[in-house]
Amino acid sequence: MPFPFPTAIPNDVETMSDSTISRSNSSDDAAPPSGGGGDAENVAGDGINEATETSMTDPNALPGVPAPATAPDVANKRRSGDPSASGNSMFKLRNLRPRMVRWRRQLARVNEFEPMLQAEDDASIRKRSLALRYRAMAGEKLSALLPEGYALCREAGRRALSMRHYDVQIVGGIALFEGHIAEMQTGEGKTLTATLPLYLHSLVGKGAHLATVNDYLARRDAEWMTPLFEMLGVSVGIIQTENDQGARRKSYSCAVTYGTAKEFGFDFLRDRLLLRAQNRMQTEMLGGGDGGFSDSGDQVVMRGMHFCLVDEADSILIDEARTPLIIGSLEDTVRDQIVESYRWASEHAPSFELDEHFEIDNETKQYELTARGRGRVRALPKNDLVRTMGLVDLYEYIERAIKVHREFLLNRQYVIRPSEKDPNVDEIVIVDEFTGRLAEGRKWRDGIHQAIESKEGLDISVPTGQAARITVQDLFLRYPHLAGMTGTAATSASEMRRIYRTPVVRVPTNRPPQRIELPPKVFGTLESKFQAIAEEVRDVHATGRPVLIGTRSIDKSVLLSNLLTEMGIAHEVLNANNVEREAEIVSAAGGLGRVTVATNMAGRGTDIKLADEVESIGGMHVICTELHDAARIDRQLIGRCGRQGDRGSYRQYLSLDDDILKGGLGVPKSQKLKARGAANTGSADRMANLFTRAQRKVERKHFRDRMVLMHHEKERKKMQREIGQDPYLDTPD
Ligand SMILES: Nc1ncnc2c1ncn2[C@@H]1O[C@H](COP(=O)(O)OP(=O)(O)OP(=O)(O)O)[C@@H](O)[C@H]1O
Repeated sequence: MPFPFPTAIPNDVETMSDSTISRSNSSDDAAPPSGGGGDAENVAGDGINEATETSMTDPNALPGVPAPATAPDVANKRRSGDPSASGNSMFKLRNLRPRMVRWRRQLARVNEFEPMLQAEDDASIRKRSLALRYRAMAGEKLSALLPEGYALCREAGRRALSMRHYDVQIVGGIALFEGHIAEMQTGEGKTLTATLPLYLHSLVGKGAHLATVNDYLARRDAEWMTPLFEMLGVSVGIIQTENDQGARRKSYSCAVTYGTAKEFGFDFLRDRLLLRAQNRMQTEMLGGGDGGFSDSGDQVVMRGMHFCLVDEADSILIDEARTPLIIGSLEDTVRDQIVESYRWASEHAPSFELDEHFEIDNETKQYELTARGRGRVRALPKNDLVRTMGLVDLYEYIERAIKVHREFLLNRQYVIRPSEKDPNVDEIVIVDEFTGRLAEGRKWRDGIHQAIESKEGLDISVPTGQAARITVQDLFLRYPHLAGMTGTAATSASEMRRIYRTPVVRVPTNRPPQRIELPPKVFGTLESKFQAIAEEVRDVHATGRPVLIGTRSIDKSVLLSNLLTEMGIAHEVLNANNVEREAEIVSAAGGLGRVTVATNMAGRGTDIKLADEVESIGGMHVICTELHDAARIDRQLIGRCGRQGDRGSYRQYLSLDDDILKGGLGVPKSQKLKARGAANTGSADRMANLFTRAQRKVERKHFRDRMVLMHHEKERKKMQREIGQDPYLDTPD
């Protein structure tokens, strides 16, 4: 079994077989498929499409000189569920899905429009688009308008951007229109595909939103696609964090609006707070004057939530869904007392000893003071402000401070950066451990964030109470039409379906991928692993092929960078500390002889274009230095090579002291393995499966945590509705 992916993907993922849809870019040979679906191939519940990755089994294969990519053998195909390998037409018929047949027919109809549209001038394309809008506004069903709408969008793309939607992109667009999460390999053109459902849904005049992960991507994608929309007479708005209410309102009034999930959430909450305030005012002023608002600033910015297409759906709908979006209320009067208590606790926490003063519950990870520990708290010197705090509270302050000192590390879970609001003030920014990105504007809950600020000697942002809050799940479930795109949804397919009622469908690549998987290597210790990685970088670098190395944390990216410097290998480091240059570094990473060390953030967003001469020498080589808590993050990194049918290779490196073993197998077992690793300097490659098992366990645990959070939120909302409260505004602290 090729490492590190499981051969089985959840039944929830549907795979469109590659041969179903024409892969050609040229309109001439993009012949409409012969309707009817007699040879439609659509396999549900099959293995991961291994045909997309060629696995090399020779462990000594030279990374610098990959074997030429060969067509996958029949056994491989059969294992991957590719029915073309079976040669049995009954097999094909049994697995035929009506949905796929329908999509093929719709694609054929889209294709039928093409010659006609190509012969028309720009003005008639726009006129057709306006006519479609009238029909949609008059109540005609969007599904009936889809063939012409998508054909218009494709034609606009061809004229305005010199990019004609591939057939696979049209089918992806149909899946999105029908509320699916479309899994498209990285580099397959999600940005262009998104224009299809955005355009169609915008026709009804209620707005179509595209939610992405950061301001940069929202702006980049919107600006990139604007010429296409303009050609169709569709306005495009962009929401950026720094926008004031007026600018936001204007952007939301556009037919299509690009922004981040975070801003959509905050705007929803701010609008709701405003509406409530206005309601109150009106009630108070009943019978006394006009009872309304005259200040132009006091208007909601959104005009409802109709359709949202979520880009990088796995990241937004799953990873970010762990922390709710919160707007704070008024300043607390006991602020000084709280600030002092945080400072006092972080000053004294390091003097508390494990087992003697506190214990850690292995199951719940809770820190609890022992009787001696509590005695110590009582005996510690306290100033007047701290003394007025209740003793039970002080125990909690100390427990929290100890936890933070032991578990939260600078440049790992968080970084310190000048605040966006006031560059003279430093602030803590969480590094999302899943994505490696900075989770701007997010805060840890339960005082953890403040305890970290205190530990680092920063200003303490005392929790101000919650004025409004919404979970990511609730936010997106408010849209009557929801769809998503991602490079890696297969592993979270059942979760997506269960929470968001969005089935996942895998869209085939436009050109067959030629990515080579090199066998994984396992080492005893981090040091020996990093040494071997540096040597592999040196060997591949010598061939001129670009190398991208993904690390799990900032400190490890620095460690590796130091090693490479010692070896005299010029390289770039990309981590949350130099996010401003992210796009620049990533886009240059495909150049001849380039070496780039990156935390997993490099797995998304920016296109790595291979220099022309690189393709002929084997494409880019990706080195994964550790398994992440979620397999899809590993896949994202791997997806940086072999894009759009380019050549490329990757290898996974592991060591017996990797964090994934601790998380997946528990502390005692992982410590045993660590000790074994330290004693053994040779290869431990045969233990590779252990790591995949550990990763699956960690994934299951995270899944359970999210389900528990959702359950509690649901219960809370139900209860609040019963007593007439607003679950988004009447939030408990
Ligand atoms: N139909 C098309 N015709 C020509 N070029 C295309 C087409 N579709 C996509 N591309 C090109 O493919 C590249 C990748 O596109 P895009 O950045 O949207 O991919 P992606 O799927 O979002 O990748 P990632 O997951 O890495 O963000 C771009 O350079 C784009 O110009």
